[in-house]
Amino acid sequence: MLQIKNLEAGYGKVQVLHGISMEVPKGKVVTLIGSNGAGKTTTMRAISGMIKASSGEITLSGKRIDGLESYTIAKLGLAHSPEGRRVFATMTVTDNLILGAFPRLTGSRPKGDVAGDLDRALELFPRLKERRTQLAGTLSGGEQQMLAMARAVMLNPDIVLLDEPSMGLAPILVEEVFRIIEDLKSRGVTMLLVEQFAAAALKVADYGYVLENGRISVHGPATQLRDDPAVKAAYLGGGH
Ligand SMILES: Nc1ncnc2c1ncn2[C@@H]1O[C@H](COP(=O)(O)OP(=O)(O)OP(=O)(O)O)[C@@H](O)[C@H]1O
Repeated sequence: MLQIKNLEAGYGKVQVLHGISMEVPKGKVVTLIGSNGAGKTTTMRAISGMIKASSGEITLSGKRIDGLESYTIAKLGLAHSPEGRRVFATMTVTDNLILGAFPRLTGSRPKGDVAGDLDRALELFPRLKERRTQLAGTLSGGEQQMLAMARAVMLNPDIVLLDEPSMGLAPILVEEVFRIIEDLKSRGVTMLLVEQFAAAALKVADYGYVLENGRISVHGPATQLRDDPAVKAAYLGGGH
């Protein structure tokens, strides 16, 4: 579904990604593992068009998307849930979710059924359903993050990029986020997941890629990476 070939990208003169290649097959969950600054977020940004690749090729369902605007890439069915909590504090949970369906109202996605999208999102995120009339700014930090994730999946995207959905969450919410990822997976949503909890990510994922200093050092089926001594030592130790 998503294919990346020899991707190079960075910021100004600083090159962060030095020719990475990876694949996210339809209906599968792929996780990208790496230490701080390895280039995981940069990879997500390049895929979603937030930054331009300086070289290489990215294709989504056979169509080349590198060089396209984020807006056009989103129209092609790719949703990006970036790092951090991006919610509208003075709007309710429901209204924040409806904003996720905005492309239907502007015509950049097929019209569809916004009420249906909302119901589905609330079913998927029971914690948000209970708080649907609450102002987003009054949610806990973790709940706000969940709301940002829920908004990203509002329009039933073909593929979702999830960048550290559990960042800064209390353990109970981390578990909830992973349950939601499992749930999305069982509904056939293709996902590329970046997570600090590499062991948990490798449990939900089908495949994994390890990124070191902007290069893929190891990749393979998630079960294989979980047993890889080097991966274990570097990323799966110490209570993760
Ligand atoms: N907007 C930016 N301008 C300049 N340099 C940046 C920018 N964003 C990130 N970088 C640099 O690019 C490198 C890779 O950053 P990136 O955020 O992709 O890493 P990461 O693997 O996601 O790390 P983390 O796990 O800490 O989030 C880092 O050295 C970072 O300082």
